[in-house]
Amino acid sequence: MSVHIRGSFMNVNVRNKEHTTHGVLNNFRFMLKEQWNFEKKPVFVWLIRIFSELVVSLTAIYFPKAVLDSISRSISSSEFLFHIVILTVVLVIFRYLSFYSEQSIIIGAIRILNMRFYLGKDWKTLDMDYSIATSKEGKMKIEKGHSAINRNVYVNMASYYINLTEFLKSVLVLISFSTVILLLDPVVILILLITYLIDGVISVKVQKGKNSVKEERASVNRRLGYVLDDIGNSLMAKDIKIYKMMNWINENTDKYIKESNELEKRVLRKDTNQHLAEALLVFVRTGGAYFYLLWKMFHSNMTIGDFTLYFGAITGLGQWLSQIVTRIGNLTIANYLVDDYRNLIETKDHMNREKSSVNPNVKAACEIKFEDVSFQYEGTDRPILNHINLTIHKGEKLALVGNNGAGKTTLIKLACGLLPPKSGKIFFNGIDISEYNRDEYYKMISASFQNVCLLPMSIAMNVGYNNENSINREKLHKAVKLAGLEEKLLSLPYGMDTELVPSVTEGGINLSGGETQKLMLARAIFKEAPLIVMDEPTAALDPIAEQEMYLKYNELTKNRTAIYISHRLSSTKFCDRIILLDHGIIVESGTHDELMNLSGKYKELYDVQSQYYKGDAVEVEA
Ligand SMILES: Nc1ncnc2c1ncn2[C@@H]1O[C@H](COP(=O)(O)OP(=O)(O)OP(=O)(O)O)[C@@H](O)[C@H]1O
Repeated sequence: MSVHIRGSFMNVNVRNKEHTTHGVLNNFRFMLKEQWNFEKKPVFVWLIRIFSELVVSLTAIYFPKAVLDSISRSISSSEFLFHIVILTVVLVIFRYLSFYSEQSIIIGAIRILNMRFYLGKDWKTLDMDYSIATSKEGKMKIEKGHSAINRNVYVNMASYYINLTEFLKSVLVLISFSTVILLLDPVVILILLITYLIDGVISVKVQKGKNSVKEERASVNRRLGYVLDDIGNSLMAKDIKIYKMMNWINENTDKYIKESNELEKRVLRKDTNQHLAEALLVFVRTGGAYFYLLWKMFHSNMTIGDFTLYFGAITGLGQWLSQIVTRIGNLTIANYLVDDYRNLIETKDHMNREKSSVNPNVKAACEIKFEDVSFQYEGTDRPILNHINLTIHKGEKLALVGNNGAGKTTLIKLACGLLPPKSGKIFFNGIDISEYNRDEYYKMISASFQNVCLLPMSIAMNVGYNNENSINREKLHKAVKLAGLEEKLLSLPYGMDTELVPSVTEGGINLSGGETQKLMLARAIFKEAPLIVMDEPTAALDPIAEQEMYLKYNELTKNRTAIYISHRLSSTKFCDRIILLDHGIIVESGTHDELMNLSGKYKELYDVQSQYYKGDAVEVEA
């Protein structure tokens, strides 16, 4: 497996805004539907929470008034005690219900987060078109979608549910407290409402400002994450030690941490200004309301019980309004996170995902035709493939050769339907591949790429990619044997059922580089698809294993069309035709003998390689 240190981070364009807002109501509908489809019970728990908090809050401000009124009316001690007990029981029951429902909502949110949003994000990242997932826009969406769910439950996308319930609860309590105060005087309500409205506007503005920093944050986090997480993995540890890459890592870590700190400081400045404005408003608001209440007590016939009730309502109203302001702020953040998540999971694929009238033929060998195909990677200034015209006939074994970076892997990615051509068309059995349903098209492809993907399951499952019981064992043995892995399996106590990836599986084993490559080959053989594509399948094999593979090549590609990439030109002899790519152009095409007789670039490359085998290698200066 080749792992590259990506040195081009500095060029990341952070101004690339791919953010779509769905609107508050639209997101509300989305989140409600997600919750409802997943589990209905929490929605009723929200209602319990809202109602019980309303009862608790009203009882709490009514309690002192009831006590004071009872004293001033000189009621009997048994009646007094009865009132107190009733109120206390109501308080205890509803406080318990409120606490229970709050915990359920938090746990529910965590479950939703883990089981639905998290998996949804992972699934989408793997399912979306390869060309989108590897594009700049796609990577930005994935990073932001990841951040939306990957943080603490109180500040991630699932916090939407907690904040929504708390917001609705606060609004309801606020309405009842307002009614109490309205009975006293509408002026008090007006003072409180105006100041809190200003507060709310400031809070939303601050959250919007913070959200605008997110694009830059995602970009820095992606780079920082790469340095801190990806490089920290054991696969890279060997290269890092041997090539003294620590300096590069340290320098870049410092740089990204500094960038990250600058962004956090900007966010902090916005927060500080918001808190300052809030403090001033609190002073104006509470001072004004209390002054008015005192004035009223001395100039009207307000009882001490009423005074306590209004006093409690005003204090409570302030708290609930402040709760609403906080929840609006939090909901604004959560709403942006819902947008980020939806922008990811609602990404539309470019390839055909609809049911197609074109049926794949997964049995017979296929013909692939490139008609004037050009391709260029996003962000690069030169075409990687340039007006390719090529027909690979049914059952033909084609070798693709050329220098590093010539465009060989890119060409097979296009043939596999992983990348779309920039211009021109590719036909599979005479049908434009864009007309196939994408996943149906993949059924016709077997591939072994340079980067491998092993899953923590048995060798049989890794080869057969299916439920273990339904894998055809006979077919499996044949594939494993053809790939040259039989001997290794015989040496393992559990043979095919040996688990891989020991870091995750109990008693799992590691395969060597060459064995892993054989496993990938076995997987490609097992699939028996009409087109088999192999990107340097012998690069990690020892000479004997390589020789064996060449001898078996015709058998393992029997009844299929095959494309084979190799730098070892001797290996291309057994192919029907060789294509030599140079800077994205087909410069030579023919059998090994034809190309040797042509005395062109192929012969030049072949001669250079064969010198070492013949023993007349160029002399090396001492
Ligand atoms: N995702 C990408 N974005 C931008 N450029 C890319 C990307 N992938 C590959 N390239 C560039 O495209 C060119 C062709 O790459 P490709 O992998 O097709 O070459 P290759 O012929 O298979 O090379 P090799 O023999 O080294 O495997 C290279 O110059 C490479 O830098």
